[in-house]
Amino acid sequence: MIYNDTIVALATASGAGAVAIIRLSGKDAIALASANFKSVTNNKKLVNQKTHTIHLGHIVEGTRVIDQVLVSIFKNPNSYTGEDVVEVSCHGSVYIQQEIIQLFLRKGCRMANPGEFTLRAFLNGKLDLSQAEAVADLIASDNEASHQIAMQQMRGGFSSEIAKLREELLNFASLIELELDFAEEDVEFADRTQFKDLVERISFVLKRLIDSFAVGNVIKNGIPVAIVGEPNVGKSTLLNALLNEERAIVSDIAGTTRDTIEDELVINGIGFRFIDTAGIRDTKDVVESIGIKKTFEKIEQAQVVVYLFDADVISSDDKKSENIVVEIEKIKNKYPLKPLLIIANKIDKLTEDKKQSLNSILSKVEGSQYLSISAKSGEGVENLKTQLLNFVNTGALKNNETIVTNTRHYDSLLKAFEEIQKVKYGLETGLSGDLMAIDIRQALYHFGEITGEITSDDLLGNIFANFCIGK
Ligand SMILES: Nc1nc2c(c(=O)[nH]1)N(C=O)[C@@H](CNc1ccc(C(=O)N[C@@H](CCC(=O)O)C(=O)O)cc1)CN2
Ligand SMILES: Nc1nc2c(ncn2[C@@H]2O[C@H](COP(=O)(O)OP(=O)(O)OP(=O)(O)O)[C@@H](O)[C@H]2O)c(=O)[nH]1
Ligand SMILES: [Mg+2]
Repeated sequence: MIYNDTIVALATASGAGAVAIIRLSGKDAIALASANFKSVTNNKKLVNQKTHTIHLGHIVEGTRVIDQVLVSIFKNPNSYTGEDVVEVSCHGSVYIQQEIIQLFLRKGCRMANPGEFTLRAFLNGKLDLSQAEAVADLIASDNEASHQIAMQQMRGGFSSEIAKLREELLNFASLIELELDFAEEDVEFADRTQFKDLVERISFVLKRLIDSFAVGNVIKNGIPVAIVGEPNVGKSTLLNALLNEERAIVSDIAGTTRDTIEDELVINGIGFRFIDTAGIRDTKDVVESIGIKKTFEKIEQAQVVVYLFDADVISSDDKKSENIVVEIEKIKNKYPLKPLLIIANKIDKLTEDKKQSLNSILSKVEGSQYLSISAKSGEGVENLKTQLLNFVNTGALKNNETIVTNTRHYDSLLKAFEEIQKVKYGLETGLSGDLMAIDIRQALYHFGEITGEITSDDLLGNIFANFCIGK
């Protein structure tokens, strides 16, 4: 054990609840709890109880009884942190929570820093770094997809994949370095064909992990979808229909939405972040033009752009119908790589012949997906949700593959990939063993950064500072 002190913190959410858990970890945890606990069933001290047992009794200070509680004991190394751990489940009043924490602070505990329990678990080898980071992701997960990714990472799927590659690579590094000791004799301990295969395999896995970040990142933060179009076409009405609440102000005055409005919605376990924007038009209004400028920024940031137009207006006016085709082409040219979904809104207003002319207009917009909806009645909105899901590449998610969501991991993977490419090139060009060994060691270093074999106090400080207190 690295630490001499015993830490204490509330492990449950702050505020009143039915029950609250106060957690102690460190070498005096059991002794401190024992000295302030009276069992209801016997006189046995907590220090004499077995690990992973629960005891009903009272937390006392001298003759004063603070609360009736359940106390759980975990003896090192068999606990979450790997240290002696005690959990006190008390009645969930904020006053009781505070009294018990204060008591243990007076008796010599120290208030835990954010993430310190998990930091200790990491330092005691209970979790590797990427698993510890997954604990934070798990707590933050609010939909099926982000939950699944965090669980997978916490179980160690990602770590073991990286650790396995690292070990194989380490093996070869040792062999190549051994050759250097026998430089005069011109021997090859490391079979170059086998090594080439390994490097290929590592490249392939790294590439897949790196690519997965695009999916992972949007899943973690919600996939941003910008709803854009001219004023009054029904963008805000659509946002409200999607969210099923009156989130944005709707009116028949063009230019109602001036600032962007964002809200999240989970569709089939995937989080989306919908962004309602100010309608695009030429305007002299200063505030409105700022809003329109922001609309274009939001399009840049969006993963999917939903372009809305008023089907009723378009199908009743030839000039306007030509115009809309031009507008859509403009957006397409400006953002050629953005997935674009074109939507004809207000179809509840269309007569049969207008529906006909709408179809002929839409057929002029090439290579785009389009849908017809009524944001007001809700017709076609479910279909729109299905289309949005199709835009997201959820293949990796369904196949239970490892998905990288953490920027730190992504950075290390990119650097490892770069080094592996150098090794690959070295093998192809017959680079000398000593130079190749340097590149391999660099790649190993970046692998080690992910799982935490290689860390610094700064890095650990940064990672765990973002945890909540008590975790
Ligand atoms: N009350 C409570 N609930 C909790 C936690 C906790 O610490 N306390 N957890 C966390 O915050 C999670 C569970 N994580 C845990 C992980 C390991 C051990 C543990 O005692 N491990 C030992 C013994 C395993 C065994 O039973 O054999 C070990 O690893 O050696 C406990 C909790 C979620 N729920
Ligand atoms: N009949 C019908 N009216 C709609 C539909 N969608 C929106 N409207 C009406 O169109 C008008 C404009 O709707 P908004 O949602 O405010 O339009 P917007 O695109 O957000 O407009 P700006 O914020 O000004 O850019 C309102 O009077 C809505 O009630 C629809 O599907 N059918
Ligand atoms: Mg609006």
